[in-house]
Order: sequence, then structure tokens, then C-alpha cells
Amino acid sequence: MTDTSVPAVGTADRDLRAFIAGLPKAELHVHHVGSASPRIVSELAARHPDSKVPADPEALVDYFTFTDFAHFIEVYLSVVDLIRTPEDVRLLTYEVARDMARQQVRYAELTLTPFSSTRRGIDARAFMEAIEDARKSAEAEFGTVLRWCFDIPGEAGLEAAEETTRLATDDRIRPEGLVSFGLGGPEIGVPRPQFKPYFDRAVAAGLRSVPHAGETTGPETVWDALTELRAERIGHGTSSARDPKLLAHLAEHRIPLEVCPTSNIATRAVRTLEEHPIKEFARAGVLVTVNSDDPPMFGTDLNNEYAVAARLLELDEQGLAGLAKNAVEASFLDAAGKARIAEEIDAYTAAWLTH
Ligand SMILES: O=C(O)c1cccc(C(=O)CC[C@H]2O[C@@H](n3cnc4c(=O)[nH]cnc43)[C@H](O)[C@@H]2O)c1
Ligand SMILES: [Zn+2]
Repeated sequence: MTDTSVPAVGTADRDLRAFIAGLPKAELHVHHVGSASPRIVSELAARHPDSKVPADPEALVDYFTFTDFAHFIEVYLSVVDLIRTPEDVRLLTYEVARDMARQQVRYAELTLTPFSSTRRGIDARAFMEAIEDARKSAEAEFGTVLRWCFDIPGEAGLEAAEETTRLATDDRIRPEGLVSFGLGGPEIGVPRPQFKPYFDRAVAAGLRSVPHAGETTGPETVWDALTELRAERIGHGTSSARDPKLLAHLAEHRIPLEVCPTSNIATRAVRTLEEHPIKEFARAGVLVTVNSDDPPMFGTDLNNEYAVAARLLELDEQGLAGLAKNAVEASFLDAAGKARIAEEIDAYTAAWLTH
């Protein structure tokens, strides 16, 4: 794991971290398998000793240190290989929700890649039952509301696109919690426009479009996501900073960016946190949301991402509350659900500032 955490400095930093820890939050960009905690990964690795993933949580720190984005995907897929039964899927989903609840995450849109599971032999209906069972238990027991984004692993080609679209749009299979449709994996050599027909079908079926774009390629990929894939939010969008017209477009049309600072350092998409373009996004008036992407793999969690953002954007408690409300606004919750979490954020912040 690359050490990308914010160095602890003094009382003010500690106070802000305590504020963040209790702040009600929404998360919009976080991957299912990429959220497997070291405990879950080692439990699964011990169950499946033929895998190359280390069963010792300490060894995972080195295993989760990436040389570049391609290496990250290689390691990611080795963890995907550990998810072999519907019970593995249920356990992972439920435990991910538990970790979110501990960080006061009230609502999360979790990205799943069902193609990776069905192609490895997990029955599609059993997969959907497992995630839905975990979603309902998590909401009842932890109070964290989960919704799903199904993403196409772009590098796996149009076969993956077809299967993901089928699973997302067939009324007999698609799960109740599904709200959006995405596109993940490497961007280099995987042009976005080829996925237009699949996004058209998903949008026609009522799903919201949230592709990754501009994480490892230039701003033209973000434009493609907007014009060809009808993106309503952009996953990462890091390279948008290189195109002032694009930034103005994102700001004017209130198209949020799902910014994941530590992820960008860990995959070496951005060299250092100081060079991260989050400041440019905020300055241009873009609706910035902060997210954790694949938290244990990147040695982070959502609270740490808020601390990183506070440092880079020089936010105090009110600023952090505003950042949390950006995620609520950019979410696919209904108006009542948004109002409930926003009110909770305001009440928490007011109580903190008067204590
Ligand atoms: O499952 C397969 O067999 C398979 C075959 C070929 C290619 C792939 C993928 O490319 C899977 C990529 C996988 O990565 C997930 N992910 C997690 N974090 C990120 C990120 O920061 N940027 C892009 N993708 C990410 C994504 O959800 C895909 O599931 C799979
Ligand atoms: Zn991602």
C-alpha cells in the first residue's frame, strides 16, 4: 500500500479529523471488490489457497503497492478471483456496508462489476439475490442505505458490455437497488464511443450514466463520456483540469466530478497530492464530490479522503459540511432522502460548532 495518508499535525488537524469522523456522509464512487478489507481478503485467500493473493494481512501492504494503473488492475483482478460463490458475494457486500457505517456513511452508490462474477461461474440470479440480501440487512442493521451501479469492464470488450447491459436492463434479473450504469477499467486503448449503444439502452431503462473518464487519459475522454455516453457524473475526470472549456461546461451544467485523490496517487495517475487538480475544479465552480474508490487497496478510507480534501482546499468545518452536502446533491437519492441527510449534516455541524 502506498502511504498517502495525511501526516498528523497538531490539535487543529486532530479536531478536524474528529469532526470528519462524526460527519454524516454519502459516497458516490467506491468499488465493491476494491472495498474488501484486509480481514475479508485474507479470509477469502485462506479459503482459496490456489490464489496468488497473500492470506497474511501484513503481506497485503506490499501486495497493494502499485507500479502503475495496469499493475493495479492486475492485482484487482486477482482479488476478483477470490470471489467464487454467492455467499462470498453476500459476505463481502455486508462487510463493506459495516465499514461504511463505522464512518457515518448514510448512503452509498457502490459500483459492482457483475460480468466479472458471471464469467467466473457465479449464477446471475444468485449474484443479485446475494447483493440484495446484504443491502437489506445492512440498511436494517447499520442504517446505511446502499444503491448499485453496474459497470462495464471496458477492456473486456463488447461481450462484457452486452452482458452487463443485459443484467442491468432485464426486468427478471436486475436488482431493485440498481440506479446507475458505469464503465471502468483501463481507458488507454478502450475508446468510450464504442459503448454508446449500451449506455443508450441503460438510460432508456431508467438508469443514470456514470462512466469513469479522464482518469488515465486526456480531457477528450471526458467529452466523449458526456456526448456519447450521456454522463450525468464523471468518475474521476482528473484530466478535465487541462481543458478550461470543459471545466466551464461541467460547472455550467452542474455535472459533478467524483474525485478520489488518494486513488490517483496510488495508481500513479497523479504524481503527488500537491499536484492534484481538485483545487482547479473547485476554483472553476465544478461540483466536487470526494470519494475513496478502492479504499483498502489504496490504504485510505472516506474519512481520510475528506481530511485530504480539507488540506488541499483549505476547508474548515463549514467547508467540510459543504463538501458532504455536494455528495448528497450529486447522488441519485430522491428529494426527501437528500433533504434528510442534508439536514443531518447541518444539525451535526451546528452542534459541533457550539459545543
Ligand atoms: O473480470 C474480468 O475477467 C476482466 C477482464 C478484462 C478486464 C477487466 C477489467 O478491466 C476490470 C477492471 C475493474 O476495475 C474496477 N476498478 C476499480 N477501481 C477502478 C478505477 O479507479 N478505475 C477504473 N476501474 C476501476 C472496475 O470496476 C472494473 O471492475 C476484467
Ligand atoms: Zn473507480
